[in-house]
Amino acid sequence: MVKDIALRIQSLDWASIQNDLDASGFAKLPVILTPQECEFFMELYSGEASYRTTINMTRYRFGNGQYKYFSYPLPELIQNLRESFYPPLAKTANRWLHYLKKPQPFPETLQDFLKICAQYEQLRPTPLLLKYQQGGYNCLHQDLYGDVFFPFQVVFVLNQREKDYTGGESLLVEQIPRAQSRGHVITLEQGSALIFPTHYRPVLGKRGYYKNTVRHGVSTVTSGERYGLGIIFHDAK
Ligand SMILES: O=C(O)CCC(=O)C(=O)O
Ligand SMILES: [Fe+2]
Repeated sequence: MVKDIALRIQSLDWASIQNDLDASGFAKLPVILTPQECEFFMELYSGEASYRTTINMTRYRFGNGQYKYFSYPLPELIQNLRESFYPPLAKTANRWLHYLKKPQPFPETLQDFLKICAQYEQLRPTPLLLKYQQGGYNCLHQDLYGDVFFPFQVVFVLNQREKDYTGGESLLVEQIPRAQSRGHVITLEQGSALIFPTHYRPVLGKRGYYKNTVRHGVSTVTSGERYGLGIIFHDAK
């Protein structure tokens, strides 16, 4: 069952995803995880999986909610998701570097990328589970944990909007240089995911590409509880 995750990721319409990423910086994906797999993760949240840190978001003024970073070894399903999403996104990442005339392409595999993270003392795993209750929200932010970062991350929503919770939309705000900021509101069904930029996205202007800084967050959960699974590719210092 877990093994076919690689196949599920490979069989996504990557041509269209690559287009979306270039055109908008983000891509909304169809349902990838089954309701059973989503249940499994939600049970893992309060169960005895091994976490390295639990963050109370209010305490750090990150918002209102809680999240937990897994320890290594990651649950097999998450390890598989992280390994399977990395190669097609490394292609996008390298294309973006090319647009911005930057050297040092990302390696083809997650394993090799994590070796680079390790050289920069970024060794702590970053995949996480998030839980927001009624009134919960996640302030606009970026997840950069050291000098090395992968330019994309993936977030799954694990339960069903309008049934299990209301509100709690995914938010992206891009800061356009010397102009006003633009917001995107994205709703995700149970088991579906969003690919979005960790730091910035390249945009083609009159004199070549420039960068829009992108921050992400979650709007207020107006009722119920919302669970998410975040796949971040770089490890943390
Ligand atoms: O709960 C969410 O959808 C936001 C998750 C998030 O901030 C992340 O995965 O980095
Ligand atoms: Fe985040």
